[in-house]
Amino acid sequence: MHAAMVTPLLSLTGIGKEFPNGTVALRDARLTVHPGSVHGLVGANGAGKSTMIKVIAGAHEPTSGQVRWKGEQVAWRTPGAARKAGVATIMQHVPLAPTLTVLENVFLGTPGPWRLPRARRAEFARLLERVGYAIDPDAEVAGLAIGERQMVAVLQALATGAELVVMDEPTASLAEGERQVVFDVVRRLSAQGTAFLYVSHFLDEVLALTDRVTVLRDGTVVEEGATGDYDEDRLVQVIVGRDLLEAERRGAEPVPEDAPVLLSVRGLGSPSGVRDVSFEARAGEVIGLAGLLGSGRSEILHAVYGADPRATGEVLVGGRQVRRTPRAAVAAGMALVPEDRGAQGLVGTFPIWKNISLPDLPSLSSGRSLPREAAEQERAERAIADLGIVCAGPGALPAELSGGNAQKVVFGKWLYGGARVFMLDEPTAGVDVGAKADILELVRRFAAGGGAVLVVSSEFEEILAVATRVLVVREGRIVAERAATETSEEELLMLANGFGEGGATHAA
Ligand SMILES: Nc1ncnc2c1ncn2[C@@H]1O[C@H](COP(=O)(O)OP(=O)(O)OP(=O)(O)O)[C@@H](O)[C@H]1O
Repeated sequence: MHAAMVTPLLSLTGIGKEFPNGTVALRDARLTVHPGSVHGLVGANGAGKSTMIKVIAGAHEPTSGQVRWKGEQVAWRTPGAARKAGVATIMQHVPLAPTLTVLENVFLGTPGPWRLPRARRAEFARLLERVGYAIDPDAEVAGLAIGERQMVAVLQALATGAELVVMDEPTASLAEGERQVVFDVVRRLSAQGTAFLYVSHFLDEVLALTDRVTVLRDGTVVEEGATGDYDEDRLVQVIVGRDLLEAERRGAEPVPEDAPVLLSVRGLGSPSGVRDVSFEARAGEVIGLAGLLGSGRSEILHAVYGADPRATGEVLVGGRQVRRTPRAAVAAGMALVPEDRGAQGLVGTFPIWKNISLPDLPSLSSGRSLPREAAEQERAERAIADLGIVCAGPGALPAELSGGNAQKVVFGKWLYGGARVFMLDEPTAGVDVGAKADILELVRRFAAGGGAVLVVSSEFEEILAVATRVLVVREGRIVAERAATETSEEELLMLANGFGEGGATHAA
């Protein structure tokens, strides 16, 4: 298709967006999406991706610039207006009605003949055929896996007649198999003429899936081009504005045998799916827990931390037994950064500096007096610099931060406390490539300073880049152990899938 000769489906020109607090999130930004194309939108945390999506979806009114839909200038003031025109936006946390069935959700808010049960079912079957996916129309949405919810959202978008589907990090919480489903559906529907705007920090996905890509940096488009002209290194460089150092990717050597044991876990078990887990972590070690989604990785962290009241077994820090409550764990020097940082993360009414010092007020206070604000401010400034948090300053509120930057604040909350054993669940989910390198470097520094770290990550590449030792988790058990320098992504994937060493040569 000669893109230049076809009227774009959507075009944004000269778009500016200034928030009431003075933050300029977009300046002179542009975007052109053609019918049936898959367009990637990438950029570092805080670059303006969500803001651009919200302008397209009618949720934010731009301060300047023009939005054209099929060549006509439009000014969507509400998400409803954008939806009616043919734009469906699928956000990370899919807002479906949990107590309704799949079928009811798909036709929620779609006027037309689908009110009649038979017509509805026929239309549903037709939609399933279009996407090439099977799901029970009568299943209650509350019981669905995240990947299935995504599919319901896609079906919903199609039912409303969407011509452009905007997907914000659709694969962020998905297992590998579910990711493939998303890819297949995007490919299939784009071949049928539906256009996609695909926002993701997973650059391999963007490279594999999109036809064109737009790179935002600091609110402006720094590049736009055919995806085929990019490889991962070049894309990283354009996004971050620098080359990532080779050192940011290397694996770490094992720690000496005689390094002191900081954490001992003995016979840990739980009805949540942890089965007879025992291991030790020495000072300086970064232990990666590699496993597929649902393998029990996060459950192990929670049980170690005392957050799982049903867990049995022993946990010792520095040779002393720790009572099985989070409070005792924190007092013993453990910190857990959970995966679900959105929910457990930040106090909305507190500025960044207050949020960061929250878990650690005792050490920042002199005796029992009030927290020393100067020390807290200083710590926040250090966190902002170390983690590259894009914000107006330590006084900014969580709501004024982009998603990835809010995550970095949560990370900073725990990092600057007095913890010796640091447990991280998916520490770089949702953060951009540059920040990812920064976070991994902080993990290494923490270990080099004599701490021990447990890291859960779905990205085995990331585990290999940061860990000294890898424990492979499957069905709640540790099924294999490897020095990080002596294994590979392929081997870990095989082990995690239940193929023993030297066993089958094909992965499931
Ligand atoms: N409601 C708001 N008020 C003030 N500033 C905001 C608001 N929403 C976003 N911002 C700021 O606008 C800028 C762009 O944020 P945006 O959420 O668009 O980034 P993003 O590229 O989506 O980042 P991420 O990858 O972290 O989700 C950031 O500096 C952010 O702090």
